[in-house]
Amino acid sequence: MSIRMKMILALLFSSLMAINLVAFISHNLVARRLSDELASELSVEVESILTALRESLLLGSLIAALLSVALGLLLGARVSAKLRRLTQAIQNMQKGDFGKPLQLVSRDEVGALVSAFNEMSLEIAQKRDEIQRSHRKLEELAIRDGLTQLHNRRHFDEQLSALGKCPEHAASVSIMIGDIDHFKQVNDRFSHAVGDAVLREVGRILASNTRGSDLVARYGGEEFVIAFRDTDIAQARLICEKLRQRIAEFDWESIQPGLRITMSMGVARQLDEATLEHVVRQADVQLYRAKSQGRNQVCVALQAPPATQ
Ligand SMILES: Nc1nc2c(ncn2[C@@H]2O[C@H](COP(=O)(O)OP(=O)(O)OP(=O)(O)O)[C@@H](O)[C@H]2O)c(=O)[nH]1
Repeated sequence: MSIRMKMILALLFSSLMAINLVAFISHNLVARRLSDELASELSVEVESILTALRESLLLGSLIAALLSVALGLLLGARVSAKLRRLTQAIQNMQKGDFGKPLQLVSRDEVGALVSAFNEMSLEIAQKRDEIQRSHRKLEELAIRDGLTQLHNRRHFDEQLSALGKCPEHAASVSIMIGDIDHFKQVNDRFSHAVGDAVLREVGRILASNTRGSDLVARYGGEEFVIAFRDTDIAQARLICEKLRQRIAEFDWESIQPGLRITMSMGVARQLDEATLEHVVRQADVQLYRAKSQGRNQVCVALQAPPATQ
């Protein structure tokens, strides 16, 4: 039943009570006047009928009053209980608790309000999920290099500075910077598209031959960088030798007949109180040493045992 119908019902009872009350008062006045003026002529029988009429009107008024109050209280309590639950659900939604339908069956306007609220809450939850998904996607795009899908330099630098804030972790990090040899010639001799395919493949080789805990990133054009966690310089040299070989031995002809790719690498690790940014610069110095010594080789900044091949 709609709230309007319930209100009409309550008003009907109230009017019934009012009519009864008016009838009771009128009857009382008339009866008093009659008994005053015709006291001697009124028979006992008529007087008792008048008294019974007066009592029944009084009783009717009382019953109608009680019913009106009871009905008003009942309807009010039921509607306000439903509205309280709806208000609570709206407050929960304000705190971010979306998408949970309010289980409240009501055939009146409150029911219509609840189903509109449930639809709205579900829609907001879906929109929020969509926004969160695109937000995550944007965050991922912001830290990735579009060509190789490796992390980009900005993300690498941020991660490195975070690592540097924890001295015992920073002390066990080794860093490698690698640069593809004569890459300009690849672009010039074959095409930019072949150059891009080479960059993608080199990125894949580096990522698939390192641990998930290592930070692998494209540092610039044809430059790549890796921060090896929990790795001393000797281990880093061994890993880089393996990476260098994997690149040199890859079947580049499958990309372009006549294509050959090698990479020079410089490796360094933290010494004394040096920052990790300083270690990157040290690795870069070693990279240029590798280039100047003939390319396709790994040079390290510290005395370290030669790689066993
Ligand atoms: N295809 C392609 N080429 C790029 C990209 N970024 C940088 N390059 C090219 O990489 C080349 C780098 O050339 P150089 O810095 O001269 O180095 P190099 O030819 O590799 O010579 P060395 O490092 O001395 O062995 C330039 O020709 C850049 O245009 C890229 O995203 N795609």
